[in-house]
Amino acid sequence: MKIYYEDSLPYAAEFFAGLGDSQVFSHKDVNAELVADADVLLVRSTTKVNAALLDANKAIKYVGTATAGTNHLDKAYLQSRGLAVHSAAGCNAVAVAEYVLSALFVMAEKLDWQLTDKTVGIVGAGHVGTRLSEKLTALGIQYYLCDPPLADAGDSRDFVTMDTIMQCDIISLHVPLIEGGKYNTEHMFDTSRIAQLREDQLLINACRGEVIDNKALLASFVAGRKLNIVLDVWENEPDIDQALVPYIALATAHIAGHTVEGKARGTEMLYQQVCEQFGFDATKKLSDYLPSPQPNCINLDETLEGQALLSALVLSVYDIRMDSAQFKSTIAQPDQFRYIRKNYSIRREFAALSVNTGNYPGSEAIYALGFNRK
Ligand SMILES: NC(=O)c1ccc[n+]([C@@H]2O[C@H](COP(=O)([O-])OP(=O)(O)OC[C@H]3O[C@@H](n4cnc5c(N)ncnc54)[C@H](O)[C@@H]3O)[C@@H](O)[C@H]2O)c1
Ligand SMILES: O=C(O)[C@H](O)[C@H](O)COP(=O)(O)O
Repeated sequence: MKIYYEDSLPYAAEFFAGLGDSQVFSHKDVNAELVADADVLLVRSTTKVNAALLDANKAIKYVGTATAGTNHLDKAYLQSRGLAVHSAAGCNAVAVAEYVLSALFVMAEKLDWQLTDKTVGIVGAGHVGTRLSEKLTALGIQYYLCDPPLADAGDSRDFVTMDTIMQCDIISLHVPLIEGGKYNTEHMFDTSRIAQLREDQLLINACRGEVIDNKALLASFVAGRKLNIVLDVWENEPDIDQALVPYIALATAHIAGHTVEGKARGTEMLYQQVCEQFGFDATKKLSDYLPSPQPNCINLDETLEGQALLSALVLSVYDIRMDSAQFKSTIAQPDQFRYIRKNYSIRREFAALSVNTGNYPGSEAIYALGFNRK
């Protein structure tokens, strides 16, 4: 069996060794000829899988993406070839939720906000939206969920409409890119919705760039509006509209899901799927490969309290300002968007770390955020 995998899948060599002949490729070089004899094709979001890539391949039996989003896979084409859409649903949900927390604490400092007085509107209550809601509960921050597909499917949680979401102080987007139809998300934030945003609100997009009309957003800034926007994802990546970047409060290069665990979990999920499809025992586990974080224990800064203490803790693990500063200072250089993503010094998730809470009375909130007890 020939297994071809993109070089951005961590631990793919280790997981797939012994299942067949493995060959690694870069998304820059991949073409129909290169993967013409692949039985198994494993990608991340930078490789488009469609007729142009696979028409010449008569052997293909499994295509999988080690990501949550699947909009780079031509689903109708895969179906026409009798292939299922395999993804790593939920692999990086915790990573994105922790990215959003970092953004919330940084923006709260900038805007002088007490987060427990604010409301968060979560659009898309799937893997990411749910993980985020759990972390907000741990912090005592009120949130609302909007997810019409889940509401229609009978999910028992309480859901609100987009009109209610638009009244929240903070709006965080966690929907897939859906182009058209009843649940369309493309340009969900179009000119009209962007016009409804108030300057005392915060909008975060860490799902797909096309969910916000970037041209309309830029026009709104150019017209003088002072909106608070955090963007991890952009229309037309990697060739994004650079004119928009200076207006964005925190700007990053589609790295919200790039924790060590989030990326590696994606590879592990595809390994499990391939083993199941081809009748192998899935004996390998992510824990066999993950390095121990250094240091792996954090001492709380007990000179602080309340939001300041939690903010210092979260930012000590991941401070989005560092990524934003690097992005803003280098994005004008050619190929920089790709470069940042490829060379990202990926971070750890809270669950990889222990916290010594000492005599801090709010220790349960810290463990509920995902940290381990010391
Ligand atoms: N920036 C990153 O690094 C990163 C990482 C992970 C995921 N993502 C993106 O975020 C998206 C969400 O990730 P996930 O793992 O939570 O996916 P998911 O499929 O678990 O959840 C998406 C949710 O959005 C809901 N939804 C669909 N259309 C909607 C609409 N019109 N209005 C409101 N809700 C709607 C779905 O019903 C679903 O519950 C992914 O599809 C991916 O594109 C980005
Ligand atoms: O959909 C996802 O899972 C994320 O957007 C993911 O982080 C994309 O990462 P990439 O494959 O581009 O490294």
